[in-house]
Amino acid sequence: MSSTGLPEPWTVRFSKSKSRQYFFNPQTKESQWDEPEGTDHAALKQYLVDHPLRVRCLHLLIKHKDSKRPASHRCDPITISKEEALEELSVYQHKIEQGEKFEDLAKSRSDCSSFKRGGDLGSFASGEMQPPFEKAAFALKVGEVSKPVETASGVHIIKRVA
Ligand SMILES: O=C(CCc1ccccc1)N[C@H](Cc1nc2ccccc2[nH]1)C(=O)O
Repeated sequence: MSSTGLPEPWTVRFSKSKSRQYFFNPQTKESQWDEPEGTDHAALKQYLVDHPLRVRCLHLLIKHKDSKRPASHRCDPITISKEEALEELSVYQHKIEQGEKFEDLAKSRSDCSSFKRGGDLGSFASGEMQPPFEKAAFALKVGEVSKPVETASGVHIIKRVA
């Protein structure tokens, strides 16, 4: 039995088209919706808590002049340096630590189009977001807020909500 609770060599994956998990056997290339015979259900449940297939996050993005798209609903073009963006992000980090609502801060300051929904990106699986963002998001527990994360888009604070 592997740490997944599944009989070797079965793995658990996420089907984006069906928006649900499925099980895949890399040896036989079989895939199925139901848990394979002999699955340790409690171990699989715990594994999925520690290794979520999808997460739902809010984020607050501050772009800078070297961002891949240095434009925003807030101001065009964006001229601040990465250092200035990180400086400003630390102000928001402090506000969040002081209990200000993440959604309100994202609505008022984020340079991502998700600002309209309080920074809500919805749910996403591995492979859908830029690697540094994905790495940070999947390392968060539900309710946790990240330290500053740098991507080609700019600098982010991420809050995992599911
Ligand atoms: O790519 C988008 C849209 C992201 C989004 C996903 C799902 C729902 C709503 C928005 N916006 C970019 C800024 C940006 N870069 C990102 C990189 C990782 C995660 C979120 C990001 N947002 C931009 O506006 O330049």
